[in-house]
Amino acid sequence: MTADIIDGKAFALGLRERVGKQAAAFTARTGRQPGLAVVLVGDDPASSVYVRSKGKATAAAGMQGFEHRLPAATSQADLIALVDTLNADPAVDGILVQLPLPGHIDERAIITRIDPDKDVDGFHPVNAGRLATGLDGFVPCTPLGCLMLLRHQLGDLSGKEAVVVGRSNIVGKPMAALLVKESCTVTVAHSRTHDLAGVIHRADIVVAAVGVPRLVKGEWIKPGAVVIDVGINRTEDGLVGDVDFDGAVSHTAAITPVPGGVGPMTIACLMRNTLVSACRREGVAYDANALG
Ligand SMILES: NC(=O)C1=CN([C@@H]2O[C@H](COP(=O)(O)OP(=O)(O)OC[C@H]3O[C@@H](n4cnc5c(N)ncnc54)[C@H](OP(=O)(O)O)[C@@H]3O)[C@@H](O)[C@H]2O)C=CC1
Ligand SMILES: Nc1nc(=O)c2c([nH]1)NC[C@@H]1CN(c3ccc(C(=O)N[C@@H](CCC(=O)O)C(=O)O)cc3)C=[N+]21
Repeated sequence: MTADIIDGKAFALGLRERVGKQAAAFTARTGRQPGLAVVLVGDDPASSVYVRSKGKATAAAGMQGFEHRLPAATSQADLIALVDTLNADPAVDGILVQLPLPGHIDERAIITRIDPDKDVDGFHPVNAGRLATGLDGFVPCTPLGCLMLLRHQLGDLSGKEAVVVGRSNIVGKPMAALLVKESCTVTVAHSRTHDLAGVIHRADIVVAAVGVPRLVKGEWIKPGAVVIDVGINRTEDGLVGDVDFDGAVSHTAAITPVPGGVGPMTIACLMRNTLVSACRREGVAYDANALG
């Protein structure tokens, strides 16, 4: 079997272009650009790289970026004060506080402080609740990007057996919620799962979001399955995913590479959510079909 290598980078570029067109229309209509504030506390090098690529994508899409880099020793009270300022700033449509935060800051206290209607990461419990109950809100960018790639590859997902490995609030759980919404039969596996190989072998769709390099082996995968690898692991042999790509590729119908798969989709979906936020806040219509 020769697998399709799903080109997330190309798909993401296309999405960013469509977002850019609608951002230009928004600017013509309202006299201001959609605005995204990104907050980085500390100087973790990986986080710095992401923040820089978010800044570039924001400018390229014709949106205004507000970057706030704070020292690692910033107090929780000061970070909350910044979030309050951004919540109140009419030029800011989206707020992203880069995670992880330094250990002395309670992430939940920060995430819950962000105005849910500016929470373009979709991490606020109000948005998690909206997703779980079928209301409009913001869907976390990484699972949203994974869903777009799956629909592009497979079309209708209804009735498919999907296994999500990982149950974090930012990837695994919202991914499972989205797949339930698509009428998949969904299993969520995690570190306490017995017989992960057996569980994965049932799946038509595997989404791996674990953070363990090459955990998912090729022979665990049902021939013809579609595999989405969310993992970003820095190892001695460079950036690798949570799936053993070389072992898996001959078992799958299609698979995302790392890098060049899900990562670029995360950034494109952040641009998408920021545009949608700006349109909702200004009561401007947008073409949702062009943003999926
Ligand atoms: N491409 C992108 O844009 C993004 C990539 N990532 C990457 O995705 C990966 C996951 O991220 P995130 O969800 O934040 O990670 P977390 O560490 O928050 O969650 C990892 C999940 O994997 C489970 N897990 C850990 N070890 C095993 C194991 N041996 N077998 C089965 N399940 C296991 C954990 O189980 P338990 O709950 O029991 O502890 C947990 O639910 C990371 O590599 C991260 O870098 C993350 C965000 C965006
Ligand atoms: N509030 C918040 N929101 C996030 O969305 C968020 C976060 N915090 N913290 C960290 C994770 C991780 N994340 C990635 C984004 C892009 C790539 C990406 O573009 N990756 C490239 C490779 C980049 C590289 O070489 O490192 C690729 O996979 O091709 C990866 C990972 C967003 N996250």
